[in-house]
Amino acid sequence: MAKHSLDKDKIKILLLEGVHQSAVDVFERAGYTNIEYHKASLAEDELHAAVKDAHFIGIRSRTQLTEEVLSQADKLVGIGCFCIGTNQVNLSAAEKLGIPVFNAPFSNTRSVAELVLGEIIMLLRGIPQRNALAHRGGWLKSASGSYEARGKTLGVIGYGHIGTQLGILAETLGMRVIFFDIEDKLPLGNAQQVHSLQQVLSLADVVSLHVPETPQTKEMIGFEELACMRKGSILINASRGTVVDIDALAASLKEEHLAGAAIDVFPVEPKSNDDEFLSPLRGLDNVLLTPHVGGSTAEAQENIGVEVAGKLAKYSDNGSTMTAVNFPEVSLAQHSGTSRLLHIHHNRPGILIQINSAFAEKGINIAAQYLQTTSEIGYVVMEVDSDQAEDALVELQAIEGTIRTRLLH
Ligand SMILES: NC(=O)C1=CN([C@@H]2O[C@H](COP(=O)(O)OP(=O)(O)OC[C@H]3O[C@@H](n4cnc5c(N)ncnc54)[C@H](O)[C@@H]3O)[C@@H](O)[C@H]2O)C=CC1
Ligand SMILES: O=C(O)C(=O)COP(=O)(O)O
Repeated sequence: MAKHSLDKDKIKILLLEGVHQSAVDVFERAGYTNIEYHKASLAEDELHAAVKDAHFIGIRSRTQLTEEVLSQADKLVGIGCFCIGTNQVNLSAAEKLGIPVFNAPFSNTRSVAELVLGEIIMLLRGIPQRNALAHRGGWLKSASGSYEARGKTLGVIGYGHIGTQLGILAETLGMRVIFFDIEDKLPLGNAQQVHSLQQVLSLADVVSLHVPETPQTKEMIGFEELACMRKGSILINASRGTVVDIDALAASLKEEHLAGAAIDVFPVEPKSNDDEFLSPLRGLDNVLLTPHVGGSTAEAQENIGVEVAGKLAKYSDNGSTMTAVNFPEVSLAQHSGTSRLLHIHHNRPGILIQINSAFAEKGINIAAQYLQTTSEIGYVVMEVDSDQAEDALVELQAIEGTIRTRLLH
């Protein structure tokens, strides 16, 4: 009978955007050697071609895995976002295709918090404009517009993994921390939750954004919100470029309502380091412009590589989907002495009964069975005797509502 489970060297892993070597090491240690590695993102047509025969794909924030791209990836089994944000992937399209998406929710958070802390100090001192002027031969030795961070108010919008760490670091400088979040959050240190965005904006000397990209956060800082901010205050955005109306920000800076800004993420970012960066903020000396490097440190990238590659290898070896962002989560130990079957199906009543009756009719003994569902899909993992595994797979493939099946020996 045909063997349905793929040998590891046939499993193609496509890694884009220069994910850290640590990811390659993890895959190789787990026995996966068919790795296609790209230092940068791929152009759209190259991406379409490369995903066609990939079983796993690893990306960072730049590569857009749209429904169209995913629909061409016939063999795709799992996606790894080697970063925090997963907004670049059409998560529900991936879910409906039975493809779990994994990310690294913590590994680069400290790096972002540290960068923002440095920017707060630089901007409060008016350093960006003094630095720019000095490069042009100017000399702006003056205390005017220069402040200590001590005693100033930091307003954090989005008090999650990054926002909380930033709050703690800022308190060590003597800043007062207030935050706005749609959820009730445990305030760390002496931070205080404020239940209105406008109130945070009107109270803070520095506002820093740490929300994910969602329909609700799209341009959550526009003309009106900027007008609410205190004259002479500072805006920092290292979250997503869609969160700030960039033209409104440019206007507010030019009118000298805001004293400065630090922006790491943009509504449109260059596709590669060779493309020109276009922005209405270019040329404004009091704005720190960084090329989406909030999480780009050696430490963060190495840890992310280990974390996400580990999750993908575990899913490939064991079927474990713990911490997947779009998929039923099943935690599974390594199996031995049996074969494991994975069955992903549309979440309809009666699928498990159909599977169990089909197996009973064929005399296939189920040694273990796990089921988890989301509103869209169900994920069943079964263990059967290895000599019955191929027959069991054929039975599973015939179940109505099946999205995909896999057999792990
Ligand atoms: N610049 C860079 O290189 C990096 C950027 N990021 C971005 O930072 C974002 C935040 O990261 P984490 O803190 O780890 O995420 P997180 O998920 O731990 O925290 C996000 C917080 O925002 C809150 N939130 C969601 N919608 C909101 C809304 N409409 N208004 C107010 N609060 C809202 C959530 O309740 C949560 O507390 C990521 O989603 C990612 O887009 C993350 C890492 C690196
Ligand atoms: O972790 C995130 O969400 C980031 O924005 C970092 O993205 P990057 O991996 O640097 O392209």
